[in-house]
Amino acid sequence: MSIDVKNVSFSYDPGTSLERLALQNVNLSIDRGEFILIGGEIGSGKSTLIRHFNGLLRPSSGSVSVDGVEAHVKSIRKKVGILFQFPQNQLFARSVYEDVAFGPANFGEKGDELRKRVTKALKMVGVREELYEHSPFTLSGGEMRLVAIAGVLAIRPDYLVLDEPLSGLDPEHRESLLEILKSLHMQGISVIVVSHLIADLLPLADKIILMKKGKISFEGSPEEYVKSTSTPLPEITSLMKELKQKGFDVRDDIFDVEEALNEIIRVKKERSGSMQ
Ligand SMILES: Nc1ncnc2c1ncn2[C@@H]1O[C@H](COP(=O)(O)OP(=O)(O)OP(=O)(O)O)[C@@H](O)[C@H]1O
Repeated sequence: MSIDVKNVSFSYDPGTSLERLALQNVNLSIDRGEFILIGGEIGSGKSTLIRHFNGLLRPSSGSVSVDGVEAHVKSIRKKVGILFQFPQNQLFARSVYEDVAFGPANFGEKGDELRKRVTKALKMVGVREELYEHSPFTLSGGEMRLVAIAGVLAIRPDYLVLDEPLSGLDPEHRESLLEILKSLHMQGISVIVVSHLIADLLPLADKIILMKKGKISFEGSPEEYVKSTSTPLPEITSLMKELKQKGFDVRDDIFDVEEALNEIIRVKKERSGSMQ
């Protein structure tokens, strides 16, 4: 079970003077259950790539399939849920509840099953019950994003794709969204996140993909990412590398703040032990 991107190229406005090649011979396989982080420069093709995962865009050449079925088949929208970059634009209904119900209702759910899906999705993202009947447009930016995520989750996708879900969130909402993504991943859902905030997401990821000018410029595990000399490093990894250069015997392949702290404490203890 996987999303398979084979030799995909894509151009916007083909055959016109505005033609722009946004993806070039991209090959990629995302297994069911993986947490994938997609990074890269502005305009490198990240959003274009993920729009191929549920057939919103069709490749100019090459193919995309989901669990063996071509991605543009309509039923794939149920398997691959996408949260776009400005999720508040995905909200439209009179109430939070109706907004979240729209997707599953559209796929034929009704009655008790529909109610169950909506309340479960809203609970998963931590939206308080008293907000269910509120207009989504009266919510804060962070709450709007959670409602939009609930709307995608209520469809019960096997693959959840989020485009820059952390940007513009305050630290508290950011932290709680990271926890939500972690728990969805633990429940077996594939989580595919496009983000420039690599450092925040690195500890959750199984695989990192970097895009550059419509091509994949790096693909590997978080460990390979921090060891590579061609990738931008999280601040905490840079700090560990600097400590190592200054002669401290610390590991410099760490990207998790807590782990780095434990490593520094370990080295500090060893040093004070050897000085006694
Ligand atoms: N609707 C569109 N029409 C024409 N060109 C587009 C369209 N959307 C994107 N492009 C162009 O395609 C290329 C890839 O854009 P894309 O949005 O996929 O990149 P991105 O890596 O997601 O960028 P960002 O970080 O800004 O979201 C860019 O050159 C962009 O200008």
